[in-house]
Order: sequence, then structure tokens, then C-alpha cells
Amino acid sequence: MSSLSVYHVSSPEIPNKVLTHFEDIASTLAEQGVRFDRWQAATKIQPGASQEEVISAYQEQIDKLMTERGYITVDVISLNSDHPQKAELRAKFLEEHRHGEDEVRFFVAGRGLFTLHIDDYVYAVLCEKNDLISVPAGTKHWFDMGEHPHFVAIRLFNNPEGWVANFTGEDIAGRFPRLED
Ligand SMILES: CSCCC(=O)/C(O)=C/O
Ligand SMILES: [Fe+2]
Ligand code: NI
Repeated sequence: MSSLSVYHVSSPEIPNKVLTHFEDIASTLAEQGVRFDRWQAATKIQPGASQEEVISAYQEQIDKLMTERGYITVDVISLNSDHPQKAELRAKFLEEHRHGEDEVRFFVAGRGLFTLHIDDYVYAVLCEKNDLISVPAGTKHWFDMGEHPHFVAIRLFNNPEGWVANFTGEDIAGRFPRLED
């Protein structure tokens, strides 16, 4: 089940609130300029579907968002437990960072934990299948895919160079909960 846990930066052990209803998660994140949405596939995605087939199942929603927000590229990232670099990738995404563009991710399958650091609060968003999250450019955040990663996600970019991260060098991510298996 998707969820949002909100913490004060000084209390990583106890969240101030935990939300599990879509409307509550979406409205709380919207107050911080973060978009949280749910998309349904137009056609069934078969196991082993190509990037093109995955994108085509959500083409209408993707086109709408690209037009609205000026994103220019779209791709599909797929990661699971047999990925040879899973530990390195996990460690990289777990370092607090920012991007110069919105981070837009739609979970076609599996799950991942996005944690956003906004002023004195930390918003841990557990994204699951059918969830879209759009983190505004410049927002400090990290991402945990867990020890046994499993996700397929559509990514939208407005930078032709794709994924570029600026690491803050802060150790805050190590103090907050990770994705539990
Ligand atoms: C779910 S896509 C992988 C994570 C990523 O691209 C990122 O920037 C995490 O913060
Ligand atoms: Fe990121
Ligand atoms: Ni799966």
C-alpha cells in the first residue's frame, strides 16, 4: 500500500503523521509543490514487454504531462534483484541530492521509497504500482529501492542529458527509515 510518512528532521524515529489514503497523500504533497497521482494502463502490459510497449500503455497520460510541463524525453528503468550493480546503485540513490529538473517517475510495477527533505520536514513517500510522483527541481531528496529491488518505472525528463544529480554531501538519509523488504 502506498503511504506518506511526515517527520520533523529532528525525529527520524517517530513520524508526525502517516497517511495511506490517496487523497490525503496527494493533498499533503501538493502543499509542498509535489505532484502525486495514479494512472491506469490503457492496455494490459504483458511480462517481458518492451520499453515501447510499456510507454504505449500510458501514452495518453505521458503526452498530457509532456505538453503541460515541457518534458522532452521519456524512458523506462527496470531493476530487480539479479542486477549485478544493485548495491552500488542503491548506495548512489541513497545519498541526498537535487536535480536541476523535476524528477518525474511513474511506477509501472514494483515499489520504491522517495524521501524528500523540505525545510525542517522529511516526507517519505512509498510509491507502488500505478503511482506517479513528480518532485520539483531543486528539492533535496533520496531514493531507496531496498536490498532486493523490484521496480519498473517510466521516467520523464526535460534535460536531454537524462539523469544528472547534485549531491548535498549531508548524511541525513542514514538517519531515516529505509525501504523494508
Ligand atoms: C525510480 S527511478 C531511480 C531513482 C532516481 O532516478 C532518482 O533520482 C532518485 O532520487
Ligand atoms: Fe533523484
Ligand atoms: Ni512485479
